[in-house]
Amino acid sequence: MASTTTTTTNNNNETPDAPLAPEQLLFSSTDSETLSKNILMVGAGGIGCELIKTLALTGFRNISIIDLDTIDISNLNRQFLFRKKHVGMSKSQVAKESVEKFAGSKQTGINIEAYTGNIKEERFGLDFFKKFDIVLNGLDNLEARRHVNRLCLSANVPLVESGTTGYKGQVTVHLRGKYCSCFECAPKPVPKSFPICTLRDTPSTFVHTIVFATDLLFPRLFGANKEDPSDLDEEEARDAFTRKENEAGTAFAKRVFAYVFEKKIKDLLEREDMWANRDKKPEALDSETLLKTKEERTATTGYGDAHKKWTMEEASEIFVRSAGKLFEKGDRISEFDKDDDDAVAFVTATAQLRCANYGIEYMSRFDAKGVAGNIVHAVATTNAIISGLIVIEALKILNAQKHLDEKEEGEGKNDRLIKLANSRYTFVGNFNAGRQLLQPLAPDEQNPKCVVCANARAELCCDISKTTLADVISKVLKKKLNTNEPTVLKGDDMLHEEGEDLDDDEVENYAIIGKRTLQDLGLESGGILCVDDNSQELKFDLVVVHQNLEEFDEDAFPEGFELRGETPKVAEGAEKEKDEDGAATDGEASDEIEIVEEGVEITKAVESPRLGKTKAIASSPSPASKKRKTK
Ligand SMILES: Nc1ncnc2c1ncn2[C@@H]1O[C@H](COP(=O)(O)OP(=O)(O)OP(=O)(O)O)[C@@H](O)[C@H]1O
Ligand SMILES: [Zn+2]
Repeated sequence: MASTTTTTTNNNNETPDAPLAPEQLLFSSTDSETLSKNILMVGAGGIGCELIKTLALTGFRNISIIDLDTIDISNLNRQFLFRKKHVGMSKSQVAKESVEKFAGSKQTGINIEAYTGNIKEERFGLDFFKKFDIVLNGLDNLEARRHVNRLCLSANVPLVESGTTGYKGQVTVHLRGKYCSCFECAPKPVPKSFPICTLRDTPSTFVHTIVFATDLLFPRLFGANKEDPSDLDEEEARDAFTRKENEAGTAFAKRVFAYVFEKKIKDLLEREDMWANRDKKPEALDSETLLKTKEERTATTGYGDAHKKWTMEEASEIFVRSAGKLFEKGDRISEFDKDDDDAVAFVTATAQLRCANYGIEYMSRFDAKGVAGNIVHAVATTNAIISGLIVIEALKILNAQKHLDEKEEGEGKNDRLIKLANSRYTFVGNFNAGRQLLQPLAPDEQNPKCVVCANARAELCCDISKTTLADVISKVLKKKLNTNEPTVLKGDDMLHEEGEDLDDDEVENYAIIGKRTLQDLGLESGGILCVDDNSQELKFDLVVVHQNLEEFDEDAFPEGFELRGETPKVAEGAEKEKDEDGAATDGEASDEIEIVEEGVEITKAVESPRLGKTKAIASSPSPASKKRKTK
């Protein structure tokens, strides 16, 4: 195995050209041509701040930086370009101004273009990407990474991708061609899945009680879609979870308390069969006593020392008080936010009270926040190392590009570029081979079955008599294949389009078509849907293969379909050998926690590498999957 990033030769693949020598690949400060190349940076967070600084100090002069976010107080410990006075301001704009101060725009002629916006916006489409010589990602979510990958492939611009998780991280290079995988050539790990019945009725770990709080109870009481049917709405529960007219928030919270921690547990205890084969039964809390205690207490304001565990009385009082505050926030809340103290207090209290019900050891508010927010604490040094490696890979590509430009155009050019540049996928801090800090590996080759870069077909195996077009669009095209605004055709028939240009009639018409099953739409097993996403310049065929819903193995395919096109799907068993200790997979593993239908076992637990932004999806089973027998 190679020992350093810059001095290794490529042993794994046949070499069309010998790599350039290190001195040709790395920068020389006099090389004005390389340093004047156009660089696009996506993300001005932990990695982005380090990266723009390193680029500027290396001497790069034309940098564009995009970030959608504003500066939060929690960013200041590591995003060193930001100060307290910048809280609430645009990350990309402040990053630009801070760098200009020390890189001195007048002396060096540095030109930083800052954009505040989502990289998925139309203004950052193909023409925008084509303006750049290289794109460098410092993102924190899979969706944006996939989108950038697709635009880089379409624009034929090299992409340097990165991610960190605590002390671990990785930098990879992507370019269309045989000798280099795109970001989506390798499937990404599956989200963590929990069965609804475990969360609702039989939790056995602290994580179960937290996910119950963040993904079931929180959205039911405070979420943007709280009126929608919820997995908590069994029989009399709907009343318990519905606020009466003119009912005070805290009074409603007390009713919820009495239902969730006492009444519901008593009901469950009556189901003898449920507990016959279990070690222990749950215990109902005495809500009257616990809530009365609150009234005798003097009014409290904060939530106390985050590291100290609450007593049961404290947890009960905080459950009611934090819920009251969240009700006051009303529509300003859409989902659980780990940076909202009231939300974290509510979730911690709920988890603790559930732990008391089920005899599970509970944790402090600090620890509960870590679990609920899926937080792996960021390490500034790792971000700095990763940013340095990104710049090294970028320099290698840009310098090799120059040598190549003189030689040839056309097919095979990208393969030669990757070889000449001696590009590396570098893994930091995984220590699984000889305890080296850096593990540089030859890039993976293109996956010939990749739907995104190898023009392969995706295959959807599903029950065509039960799967609607809307299911295909939301669960397959958007969720699994990450399309943005897909257009779907069957032969010459347009089945679906979206975007702002559509008029109301068209939207209504497509909604009606969406409700029809694939069979109703005239599709047979082996039939093809053509999918086109202009916003990503992505086009592929989706071959539909029929299988009766009952024949699907529920454990393996809880959603009732199988997507066989190799690449962009979120597949199981995705970790590659070099990622065997869990984190630092290609980019970032999914942060999402997914709740699956009752009776489905946990499919796989993939620890999320990083960095906050946990977005938990409480997916209601589709009408079709609801019909299936559960265990
Ligand atoms: N679609 C997107 N378009 C533009 N910028 C994005 C997009 N998605 C994420 N980002 C930005 O990428 C950056 C990632 O940085 P980082 O992982 O350090 O996250 P953070 O939000 O700053 O910190 P944390 O999540 O740890 O609180 C963030 O600043 C985020 O706003
Ligand atoms: Zn690919």
